[in-house]
Amino acid sequence: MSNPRGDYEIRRFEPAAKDDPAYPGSVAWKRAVDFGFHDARRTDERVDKGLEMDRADRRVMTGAYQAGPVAGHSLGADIPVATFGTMTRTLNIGFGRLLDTRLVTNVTVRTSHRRRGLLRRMMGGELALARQEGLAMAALTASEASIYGRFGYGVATSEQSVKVDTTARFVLKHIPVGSVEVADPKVLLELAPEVFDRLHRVTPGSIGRHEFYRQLASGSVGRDGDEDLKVKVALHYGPDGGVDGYVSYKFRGWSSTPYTMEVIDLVAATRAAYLELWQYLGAIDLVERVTWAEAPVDDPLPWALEDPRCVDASEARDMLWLRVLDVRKALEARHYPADGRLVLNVADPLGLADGTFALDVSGGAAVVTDTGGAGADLELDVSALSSIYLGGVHPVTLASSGRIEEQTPGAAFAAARMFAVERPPHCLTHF
Ligand SMILES: CC(=O)SCCNC(=O)CCNC(=O)[C@H](O)C(C)(C)COP(=O)(O)OP(=O)(O)OC[C@H]1O[C@@H](n2cnc3c(N)ncnc32)[C@H](O)[C@@H]1OP(=O)(O)O
Repeated sequence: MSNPRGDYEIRRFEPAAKDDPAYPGSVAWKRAVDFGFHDARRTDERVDKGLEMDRADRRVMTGAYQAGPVAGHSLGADIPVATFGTMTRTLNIGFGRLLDTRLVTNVTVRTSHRRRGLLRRMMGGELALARQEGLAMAALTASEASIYGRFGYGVATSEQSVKVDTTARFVLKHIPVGSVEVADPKVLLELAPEVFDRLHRVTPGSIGRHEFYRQLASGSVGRDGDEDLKVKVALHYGPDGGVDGYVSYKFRGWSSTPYTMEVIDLVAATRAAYLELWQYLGAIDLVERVTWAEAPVDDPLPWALEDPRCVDASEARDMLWLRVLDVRKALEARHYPADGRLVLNVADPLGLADGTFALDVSGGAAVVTDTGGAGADLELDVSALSSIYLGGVHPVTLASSGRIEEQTPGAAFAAARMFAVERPPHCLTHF
């Protein structure tokens, strides 16, 4: 085992441009991320394209480097043994409000250096820094559900995979108000960010997207990093003639049984656009099934079908994990559909957000004060608070599970009414 003393230096830097002397350091970091996720070694060209996107995203790279002796013939001290990426984007917290949020991504620790506290060290440092910078919220999407609760993250939205039977059974009751037309996939390089922005502003739980998505939706960069020539695109035009939705999809091939079309990205800024894009998908000839891996759990589609059983939903899973960094700021940022007073006693294993907070809501606006420990209606840890914050997880469910302790009878239901949002939260941005 190398570096048994666990001597590491943590460095934080921005992705360098090709002509920058720091470029090899950024390349080493990218390759370490690929190694951590068991991906194939990328060509220089693909690394360069990836770094270009990272710069567009204003991603910040953190790496842990061996400071002590490095085992002979092993990867050198210039290659990070652990990686941790961050970006800042907005999170829709309901009723059209957007909250700046620190996104955590690209977390890897080399197998030969795991379980020595590197993740804990990088996470602790980054969350403290984000709070110092004035951010009230952090977020991530997790590879495993067992890792991040200990750092104060809680599941706030879920997603599911759907297989939709698009044979003659597929009859959608909706009368179209707009139209759908096929386009050159590359138009999404320009259109996708605008259409997504419209969805983002009306969808609680939505996270602002990074550069990868317009590249993915347009087929410019496939999941394997190369251009995907199979990608096809249809646009939805609203009653005013403007594009308010799109679907990017590809055929699974003549060996798929039944013949299947796979949705790569479906972004609809209006309810009509969503149903009409499904009408389009359901009408594709020679195809009997459409699959989508990022469907909402609370999906309008089955409710709009003559036969709701056309939708076979499976694998519901956690999607967006939130982590409140500053309770007062996060709670005051929200709009509340019900007035009331709730005193929350919040525990935080990292000591960033603990305390007893009185949430007083009047006319939908909140004032949060520190009660100095007295009068809690609900006792919960910051992970449970982060889960209920968006209104997507029911506080009564968390109370039933023991994650929330109700000191005042009925307080969990009062919290459910106060934290509710105008439509079920859904996040279409993996990062
Ligand atoms: C946001 C994202 O990027 S999600 C992607 C996360 N990355 C991956 O899944 C890639 C493969 N896995 C890895 O690279 C590593 O195993 C990591 C990053 C998950 C963990 O890194 P490590 O440096 O080994 O973690 P570290 O030693 O700091 O452990 C911190 C705590 O988390 C726990 N932990 C670490 N990994 C796991 C796990 N996979 N499942 C459950 N608990 C875990 C440790 O037991 C420890 O617990 P404790 O401090 O409460 O006793």
